[in-house]
Amino acid sequence: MSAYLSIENVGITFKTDKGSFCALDDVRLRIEKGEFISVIGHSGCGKSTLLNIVAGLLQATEGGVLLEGREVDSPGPDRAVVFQNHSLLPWLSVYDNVRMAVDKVLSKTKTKAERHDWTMHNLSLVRMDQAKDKKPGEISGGMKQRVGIARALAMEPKVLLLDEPFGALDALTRAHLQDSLMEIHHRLGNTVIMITHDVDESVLLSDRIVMMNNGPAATIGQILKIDLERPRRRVDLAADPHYNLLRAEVLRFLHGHAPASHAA
Ligand SMILES: Nc1ncnc2c1ncn2[C@@H]1O[C@H](COP(=O)(O)OP(=O)(O)OP(=O)(O)O)[C@@H](O)[C@H]1O
Repeated sequence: MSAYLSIENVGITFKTDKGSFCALDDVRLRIEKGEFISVIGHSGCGKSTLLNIVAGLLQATEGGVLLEGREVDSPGPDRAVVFQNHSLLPWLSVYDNVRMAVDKVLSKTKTKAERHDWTMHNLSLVRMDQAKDKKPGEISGGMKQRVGIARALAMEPKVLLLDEPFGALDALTRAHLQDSLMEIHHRLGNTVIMITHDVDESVLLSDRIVMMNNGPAATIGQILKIDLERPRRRVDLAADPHYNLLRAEVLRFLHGHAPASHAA
């Protein structure tokens, strides 16, 4: 049976000044519609490379990616990406940053008034409707990430690709945004692939955690199913023995795959 999103035997070799470098080898993953997948692994193991292949920003040299049975070979609005360093246009307001994406993707299917309402709806999903007239320079890092997420959601992507979306934020803002993302995922049932370095974040948010071996020729080392009931509340989970068991499993994997310089 074919999966909603299928990463089929993906490998990629980069040409560098020192010769060719195989970053990923034989990565296989089948993702169901509505699944929340986290990808975790040590720095340089190929997480962003994998996400960029799914986004269509990089071309695999082996295998490929299928979304609803169709091969992904270029970027498209069906796969929206949110990067760690919010990529808002500084000269546009919060509203216009989202509206521009809405106009680009939905101008044929929604009227002008509907596109306005849709822009406002997505800004309110991330609680940024009140700040709609501000410029990116006038809002905090966490607020910029919210707008980036609103912009991605507003494109109604089939798959939301998040590359360490909260990596640059302080712990409190990060926790707020994780809660917002969980709530949005619960309400909309998006299919999500999120790269993270944060073990707690991966266990809290995911249906499955994909743990990557170190490169070169990195591949998936282990996949952990997170069978914790939803909705999940971080305060309850902190004392939940099963949560702590899952968390320990991820930590064990990462410790067992620590690069030589990190192994104490
Ligand atoms: N365009 C490129 N040319 C050559 N090598 C590359 C290229 N892009 C990535 N690499 C190499 O591929 C490997 C994987 O890089 P990637 O950025 O995907 O890792 P990552 O797991 O996302 O790292 P981090 O967690 O630090 O962001 C690294 O060794 C990197 O140096």
